[in-house]
Amino acid sequence: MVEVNIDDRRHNGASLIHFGEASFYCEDPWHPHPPTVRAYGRARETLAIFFCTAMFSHGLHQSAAFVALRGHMVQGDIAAAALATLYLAVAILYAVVLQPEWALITTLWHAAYLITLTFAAVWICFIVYRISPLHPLHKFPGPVLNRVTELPLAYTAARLNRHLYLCQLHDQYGPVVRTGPNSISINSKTAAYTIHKSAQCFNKTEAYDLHLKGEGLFFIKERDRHAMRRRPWNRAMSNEAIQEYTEPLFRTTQAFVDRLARDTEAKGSVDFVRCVTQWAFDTAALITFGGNGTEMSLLASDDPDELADKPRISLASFEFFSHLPWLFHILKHFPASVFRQVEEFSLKQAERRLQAEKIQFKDIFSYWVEDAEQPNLDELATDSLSAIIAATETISSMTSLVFFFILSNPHWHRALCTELRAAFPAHAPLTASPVSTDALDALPILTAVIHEAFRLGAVFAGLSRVVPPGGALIDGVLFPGGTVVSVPIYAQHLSAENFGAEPAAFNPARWLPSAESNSENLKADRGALLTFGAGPFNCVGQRLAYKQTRLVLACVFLLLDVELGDGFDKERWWAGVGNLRATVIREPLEVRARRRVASGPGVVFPSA
Ligand code: HEM
Repeated sequence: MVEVNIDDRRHNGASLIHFGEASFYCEDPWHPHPPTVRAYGRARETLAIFFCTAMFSHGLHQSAAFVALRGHMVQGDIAAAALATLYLAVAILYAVVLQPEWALITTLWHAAYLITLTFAAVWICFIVYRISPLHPLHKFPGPVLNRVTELPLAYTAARLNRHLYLCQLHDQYGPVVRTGPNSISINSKTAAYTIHKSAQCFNKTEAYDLHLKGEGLFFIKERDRHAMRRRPWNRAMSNEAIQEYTEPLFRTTQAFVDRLARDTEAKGSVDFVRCVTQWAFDTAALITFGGNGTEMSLLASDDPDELADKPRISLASFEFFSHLPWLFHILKHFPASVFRQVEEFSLKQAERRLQAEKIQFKDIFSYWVEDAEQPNLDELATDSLSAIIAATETISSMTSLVFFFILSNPHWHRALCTELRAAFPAHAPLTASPVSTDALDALPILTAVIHEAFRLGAVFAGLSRVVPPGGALIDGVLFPGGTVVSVPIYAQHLSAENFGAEPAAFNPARWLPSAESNSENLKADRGALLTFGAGPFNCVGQRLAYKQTRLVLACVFLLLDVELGDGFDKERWWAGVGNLRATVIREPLEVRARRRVASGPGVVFPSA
């Protein structure tokens, strides 16, 4: 073992240090201030040695982390934060507890100086490595800043326009762009197949791992474990299961139609986005927990606690912090964190539902409990959280967008109303029976407007996946293992290759099985539609989402005459639509909804 001695004698502001046989002078960086230096003599040198050793091991750790993770900073950042805290703790302990006579401020100042040096040195290494040809992703084009840091992605995510930023990057750099130190965006339909749908499709990234108490479907990253967990969910979202949800769905939809008409009568117009979010929340809570003592009606109370907006905020913060996951793990524990509030809400509801003796119908929760040998409350709470967030945020934003597109396009508005009113006249109304609701699935214009709005309204950036160890070929190019890859969904939906010469136009005709829709201008490549993701991790609630959207469109247009409010500015509204995984609609969608009196009810709701 090497013996380390510090010679206390001063040599003009420097100290003599013996490392075993070797001796050398340690220059005093604060010279010429010998009085201060003398004030805490040996303490400073000891700290200096501690820091040098720590810096060295920290440097080693960081280098190992970033070589192993190919420049991915997640674990390195956590290690750096932990070490910085440790440095400070030791400095304070030394100065305050062990040697209280030494000046705390000076010691802290020295500590801060050395920490800054450490980080500067480590970061300079990172930056040089990330832009150097040694980096495994060097050959992929992309802005220099993006090669160094995730900040441009985080910044555009915070401004809610990351989907547009990715379109811009692809226009400038081509189909493959390095968007971050370790992330690549690939704008290609065949890449979506390899990454999401093929037999060797990739796992989810670390960003999905929220370290929640219980494991839940959405947060499982590995395909095999995920497949096991998905089974009860698949059963809960089968055709037969959804038929059980039809009656509750009619009930919440009736409350929604009433609310639109009532508010229009009272105030002249109504904010569609606000009401539809409350409807989506009420429906999600009812279908998930069976309505036994757990139901609530935000539509009736107008949601004084703004509960319906919390799933959106949770999802948005989850996404923003996917660029800084370590910070998310700290912030999510704060009581004011919306994520924690939704987590607590789900836990409370899961607990109540588990204790419920009778339920009104076979809800989603029943399938989870059936599947488990011993129900685990934490896992049930996490799946409840996923169900509430997934079925509120997406349905509410997508339904708002469908209505926006229909109401802004008089031709399709008329065509849809005509189709619905012909299919469900007063003498053969829409009812909560399977035959009646299945008839909705067969209406071509209804399906076409939904597909088209889901295409244009899915302003999603991409669903990140990680290349397996050993690397993978995507579109004939080898990507190193550990690289985070994603397909930019909005760019795919606006690609002329997939959707013809006018991909940005709202034209449901492209989805109709008519001769017109076969023209090149009106192309609709179903395989390129990624609104619900794709492959084994795709949206398990897709069937329910279509059912719900068809039903709400049918009920609203059969029972109400709806139009946009006076002075509604379509361009401004559309410009206010942003995305941070959750779709954020910044402007109200003011509509006037009046009850139709002309031809009697085209819908008969179940009696209460
Ligand atoms: C229009 C409405 C909807 C859209 C656009 C949508 C979209 C998506 C997308 C893109 C994913 C994949 C996310 C990822 O890989 O990171 C997903 C997953 C999921 N969605 Fe939906 N969703 C909708 C409605 C619903 C509904 C009604 C439910 C019902 C509970 C639901 C439950 C889920 C769940 C549990 C997952 C995770 C699936 C898994 O990991 O296996 N979604 N959704």
